[in-house]
Formats: sequence, C-alpha cells, structure tokens
Amino acid sequence: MLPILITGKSGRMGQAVIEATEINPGTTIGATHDAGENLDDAVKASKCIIDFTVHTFSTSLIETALRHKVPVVMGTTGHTEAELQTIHAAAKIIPIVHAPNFSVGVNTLFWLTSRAARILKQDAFDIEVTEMHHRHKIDAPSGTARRLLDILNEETGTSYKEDVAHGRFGNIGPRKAKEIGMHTLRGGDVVGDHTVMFAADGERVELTHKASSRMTFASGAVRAALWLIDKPAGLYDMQDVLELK
Ligand SMILES: NC(=O)C1=CN([C@@H]2O[C@H](COP(=O)(O)OP(=O)(O)OC[C@H]3O[C@@H](n4cnc5c(N)ncnc54)[C@H](OP(=O)(O)O)[C@@H]3O)[C@@H](O)[C@H]2O)C=CC1
Ligand SMILES: O=C(O)C1=N[C@H](C(=O)O)C[C@H](O)C1
Repeated sequence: MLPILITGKSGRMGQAVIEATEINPGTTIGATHDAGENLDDAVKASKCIIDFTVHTFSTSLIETALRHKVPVVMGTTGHTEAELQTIHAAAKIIPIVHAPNFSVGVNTLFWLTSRAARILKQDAFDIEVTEMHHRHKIDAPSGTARRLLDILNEETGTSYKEDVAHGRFGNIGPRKAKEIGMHTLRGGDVVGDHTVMFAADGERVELTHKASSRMTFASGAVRAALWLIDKPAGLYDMQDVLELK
C-alpha cells in the first residue's frame, strides 16, 4: 500500500483526492495537510505527495519534498515562471508528475488538438480556445487552457506572448491570420469545460471536453502517484502516465 500525503485537505480537490486514495486498493492516506500545519511532520509518514493547493505554496512544498526525497504529483495551476523553474530544477533530484489536468479525457483532447492543428492549417482555419470554470477559480486562463495554447503554438509556429489574444474589446480591426483567441468564462459550479475551435469559411470543427466530477482528476492523480513511485528523478506529465507520447 502506498501511503500518500494529501495537501489542501479541506479544498475541493483535496477532498476528492482523499476519497480517491481511500477507494484505490493500492493506496492509503499517510497524512493530510492544510495551510498553517507543519509540512515536515506530515511528509514523514508518506511515500508520495499529491498537491492541489495554490501556486504560492509550491516552492515550500517542493523544498520539503527535496529534504525528504519524496516524489510529488503536482496538480496545482497558475504558477509564475520562477515557481515553474523551482519545480523543474527539483525534478533533477526527485521524480515529479506536473500536469494541469489529470483526466483521461482532457489528455485525449491534448492529443486530438495537436493532430487537428496539423490538418486544419491556419491559412484556412482560425483557432479559438474557450474555458469555463466555477466562480471560485482564482487563475486564468486555466492550466489546461495554457497547455492547449502551448500545443497550438508548437503546432502552428506561433508564440504565446505575440499571437494569443485574450478576449477582445472595442475597435480591434479584422482578425489576424496567426492570432489564437483565448476566452475565459467563470460562473456557478462548472467543474471544467474546454473547447478548441477551428473555424474556416463554410465549416467549423470544435473539440470539447466537459468534466462533471472532480473524481476524474483525483483518480488520475492517484494513478499518477502509483506510476511515479518507482520512476527515476525527472519531470513527467499525465501523457507519460497514460503512455500517450
Ligand atoms: N491538475 C488537475 O487535474 C486539476 C488542478 N486543479 C488545481 O488545483 C488547485 C486547487 O483547486 P481547488 O481544490 O479547487 O482549490 P480550493 O481553494 O478548494 O483548495 C485549495 C486548498 O489549498 C489550501 N491552501 C491555500 N493556501 C495554502 C498555503 N499557503 N499553504 C498550504 N495550503 C494552502 C487551502 O487551505 P485553506 O482552505 O485552509 O485555505 C485549500 O485546502 C488549483 O490550482 C486548481 O487549478 C484543480 C482541479 C484539477
Ligand atoms: O481549478 C479548477 O477547478 C480546475 N483547474 C485545472 C486547470 O486550471 O486547468 C483543471 C480543471 O479544469 C479544474
């Protein structure tokens, strides 16, 4: 049985991960943690950490994981460049799965998006991405949407800084051919919706994923923990866990 430290225990995802860990026959709860509690004490009883908290906590979490040489499954989104550097540097010493989305469906959407972008070329097809989440979500666009944009940028030879247009307002003029639109919606209790749209003259392709339960993310994270436990140091994502690469 793999004992797991679950951070953010009172959070929406923390609660789902506790349930997923209890259900999985290969895992057990080593400890749980919330803001203000001692993380070093919590990590001692565990062989892996699953973290869904807030980006500002990630640096101290990673430092603790390094001190105790414990693998980390990181689902938290909204990191700054500096925080990402800390995670990437730590992955040279401990194994880390860092994924903006642990659902099998979204990871299939990543795969489909890359294939669709290769076929539906930007000289004919305009690309727009939308995401919608519950009213409590604090980062935008979602980590999943950021990954979709990375995939689209890579496939189309565009860049996040220069070619992604976040929303539109006022006299913006005609759409630029290389532009990729990004639109964030927030409201109600939406668990997580993402759409990639390829719109041409006379036709439109829409790839949509809708999550209706956080258990899809939580059980994916537990699956990632079981996969990670005997891996060497390195930075992995859910595509590695699902062998989609
Ligand atoms: N990769 C994926 O598949 C998914 C990723 N996410 C991401 O997971 C993260 C959490 O989402 P969600 O569960 O909805 O958020 P919640 O706000 O419901 O939960 C956040 C948790 O983090 C804790 N926390 C906040 N600040 C700190 C801190 N400084 N130190 C330690 N713990 C802290 C909170 O504790 P307290 O309540 O005491 O403040 C709370 O338990 C987000 O970044 C979200 O985008 C979400 C779903 C899926
Ligand atoms: O905060 C959330 O709720 C979610 N966050 C992740 C993200 O930012 O992509 C994944 C999921 O869509 C739910």
